[in-house]
Amino acid sequence: MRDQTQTIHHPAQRNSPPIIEVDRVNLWYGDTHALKDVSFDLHPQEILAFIGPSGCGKSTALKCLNRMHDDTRGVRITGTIRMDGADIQGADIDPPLHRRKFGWVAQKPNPFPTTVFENVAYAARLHGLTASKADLAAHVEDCLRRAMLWDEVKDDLHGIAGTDLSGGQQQRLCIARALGTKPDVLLMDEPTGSIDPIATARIEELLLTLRQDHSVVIVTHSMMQARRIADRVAYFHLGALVEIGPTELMFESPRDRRVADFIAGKFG
Ligand SMILES: Nc1ncnc2c1ncn2[C@@H]1O[C@H](COP(=O)(O)OP(=O)(O)OP(=O)(O)O)[C@@H](O)[C@H]1O
Repeated sequence: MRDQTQTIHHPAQRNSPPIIEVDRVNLWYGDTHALKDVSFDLHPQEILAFIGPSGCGKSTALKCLNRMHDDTRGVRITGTIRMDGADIQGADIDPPLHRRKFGWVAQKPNPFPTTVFENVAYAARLHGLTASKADLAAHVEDCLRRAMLWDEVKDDLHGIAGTDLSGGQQQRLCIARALGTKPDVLLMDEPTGSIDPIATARIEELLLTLRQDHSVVIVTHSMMQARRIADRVAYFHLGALVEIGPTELMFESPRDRRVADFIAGKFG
């Protein structure tokens, strides 16, 4: 259970301007109306959790933020998403540059079949984010430290393959890799959905630390997880964002009956 101090000092309650504003977004996959008039904002240094029954649009909403739907055939989107005040669909936005502001972490750890060092160095090298070999090494170390993996891999960075690590370590490696582009926002689609409880606890601890420098949007099926780590929770139902609010409020006194029933485990 989070302490009072954390709740009181939550940044979204301090009127910090949002980094992302989503305004009446609708999305169709062909004839499937997957998002219906979805609006929410995301603040710096907050963890926002998306919860709701299967197929209600959580992953779809997550992918809108970094324009991951750009290459999916048959997708149509209306509404506006602004990041730092600029329309992310605007003519002046370079999609690859926009995407680089986000780190993506999937449910199943998916390290590259190469060394731990190369997994993390890849993006920085690709985008020329570091000036020298020493810079790159320092950047890789920083990402691995921030992903709480450094101590476990530092002795064999160039030997051990990412795919040889344990499941929990692989997921922390994927988080380190996601930090590689120096993103503002981390998007996580059930990041602990396929790892054990101890590894999950480490990742939750890690997310609470990363929140100091990043906004995090996490899709989770675990109500306990949302309660433990999220500053705010958004509840989706059949493509609509039904209710969003501070975590304690959402769990203790939701306004919408569907949220109360879902949290109580009556469906889902
Ligand atoms: N690429 C796609 N093409 C067609 N329909 C899709 C596609 N991706 C998702 N959908 C449909 O859009 C709706 C929302 O799916 P989405 O994956 O966003 O839900 P979700 O809440 O994340 O579900 P889950 O909790 O099961 O992961 C569902 O009806 C799904 O079948």
